[in-house]
Amino acid sequence: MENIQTKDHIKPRKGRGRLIWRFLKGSKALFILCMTCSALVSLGEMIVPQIIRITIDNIIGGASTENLAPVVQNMITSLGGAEALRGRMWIMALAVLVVAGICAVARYLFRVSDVKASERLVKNMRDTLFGHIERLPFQWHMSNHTGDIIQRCTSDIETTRNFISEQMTNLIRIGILLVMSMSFMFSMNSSLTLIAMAPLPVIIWYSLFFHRKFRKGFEECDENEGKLSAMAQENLTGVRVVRAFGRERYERDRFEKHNEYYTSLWVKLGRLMSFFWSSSDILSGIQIMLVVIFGVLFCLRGSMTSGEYIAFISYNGMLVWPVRQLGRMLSEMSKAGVGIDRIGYIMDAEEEKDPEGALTPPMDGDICFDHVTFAYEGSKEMLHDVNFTIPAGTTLGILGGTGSGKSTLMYLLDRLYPLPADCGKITIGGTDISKIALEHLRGNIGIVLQEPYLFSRTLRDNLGIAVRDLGDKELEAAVQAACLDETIQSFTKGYDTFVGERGVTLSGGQKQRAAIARMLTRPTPIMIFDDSLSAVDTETDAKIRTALEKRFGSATIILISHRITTLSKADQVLVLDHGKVSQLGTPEELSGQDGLYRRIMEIQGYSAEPETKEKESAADLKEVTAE
Ligand SMILES: Nc1ncnc2c1ncn2[C@@H]1O[C@H](COP(=O)(O)OP(=O)(O)OP(=O)(O)O)[C@@H](O)[C@H]1O
Repeated sequence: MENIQTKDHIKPRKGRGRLIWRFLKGSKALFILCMTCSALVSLGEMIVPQIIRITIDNIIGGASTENLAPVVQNMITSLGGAEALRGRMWIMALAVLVVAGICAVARYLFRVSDVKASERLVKNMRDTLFGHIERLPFQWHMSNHTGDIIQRCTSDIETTRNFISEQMTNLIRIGILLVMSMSFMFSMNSSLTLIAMAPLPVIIWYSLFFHRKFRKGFEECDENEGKLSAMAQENLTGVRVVRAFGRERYERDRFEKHNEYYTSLWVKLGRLMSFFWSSSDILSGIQIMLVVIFGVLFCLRGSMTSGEYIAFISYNGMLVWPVRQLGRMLSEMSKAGVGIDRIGYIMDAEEEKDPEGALTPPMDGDICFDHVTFAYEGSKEMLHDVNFTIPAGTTLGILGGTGSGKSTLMYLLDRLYPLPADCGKITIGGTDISKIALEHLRGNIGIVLQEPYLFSRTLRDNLGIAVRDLGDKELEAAVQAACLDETIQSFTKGYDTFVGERGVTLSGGQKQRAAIARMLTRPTPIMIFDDSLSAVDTETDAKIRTALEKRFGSATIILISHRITTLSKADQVLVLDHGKVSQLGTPEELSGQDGLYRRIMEIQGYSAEPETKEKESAADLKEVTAE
């Protein structure tokens, strides 16, 4: 399996905004309310220093109110003038309280709408991503690590949520604080404002410089977190193999090594961030020191009042805070950017689509592989000019060594892998399968894969997965045909037996028969059994085949098997050798020809005589094909 975590995949991508906009569906109004409330809080915070300044300069100090904004002058006049207010100082205290009250309500609404909006956002992200992943081609799933995809669907979504719900609203807040505090500062003392602003470009440049480093660090951390998740997931899935080969220590060491490296990446990033924070503390400390010193000088020279000085210091704090936050915001932005890109990698993958004017023809016609040539992506040619026809309603057996391309043929028939345009064609009833609607195609091809997969649910749930509201009669008929009835009866909980993750509580043969029964609950005109009788004994194998013949006689059946007994009842047998058709004919014809089929017959102690047919030995075909 190829790992998706290459640098190319996490290159900053275009259209991040569009992706976020798409995820914001259903929560935009709430986010707007949230940002409005956040803006209100910032405005309230701006007003308080002005009330204090007016109280000190104009009410207590008796300075003229002429230089105040007309709206403020009118308010003071309507309250009886500055003189009268001096005797009723509680009014100024009440003004501060009212503003604080408005801020409190706005802050409450902000928090509530933020939580609602971000929860909706995350739900939407999860739903969209899961729906999209469900529609991605099989090929995509085969080339990406499950653990890593899960990580993208969990922690990357969380990072994106944090950014949108916290940093985006912060961005609005910071914008308002910056613009308003600078305007108030300019209105009070333009020279001191210029002094206060002088170090800001340095602080901003410094933040941007570190932002790039943080981005790289987060990329590396996320990349390695994905690898670690994939490793853990693979180990949990393959726990039986790990135990069987006594590889626990090796796997633990391998995990610890990776984990240590991953931890060291975070420590390195943490060190870099700590350096950035402490050094930017010094820079902002210098800025504050300049404002304090020059502010005092301006006050002593009489070009600034005490009230203005106090308000100025408050606004300067509001100015420095966002600039200092810039670093944090940028680092969060970097992190979110990486997360969004990693989610974008999934969202960019093209979903399986039907061709324009997709057809839904009858699927009970002849199946024809017409000069099919195929190579997996990045691999050498696997199938070479494969040519054969399966007449409708007949059974084709396929025999071939390991890796000769038997399953690949079936994947192509089910369009799990698309056949490129110039690589021949596969037709069903004369219709090219690339023109058939996918749902129609797959709905009419029942396939039991080589490695049966059962979900960690009850047997009943597993067997009924293909058909909604499956009736008991149909279920039992399928179970009987798959020779699973006795097994189910032997379970104390019968159909309600829980099969554990991937069906671990069942034996290999039981799992195979459960997978066959699951397929038979929805009889289809084409049925494929990809080596799916390998784990059942020859007697059960024969019983299942007889049941298939009886119940589904009109279906076209493809049986991939290494067993001559299984293949001997087929109408024709195709022998595949290193991706090429080496023999094709009835079992009788092939038994009379020199070739792989006869050699396997001999190895398995199988003679053409009916009475000796069941003398099959357990010899493996692999021995022959290894020759
Ligand atoms: N997704 C894939 N990407 C690249 N190569 C693949 C992929 N799947 C299978 N192959 C390769 O294609 C070849 C044919 O595989 P296939 O599964 O069709 O063989 P098979 O005849 O069914 O073998 P077996 O009897 O062991 O199941 C093998 O060499 C295999 O390594």
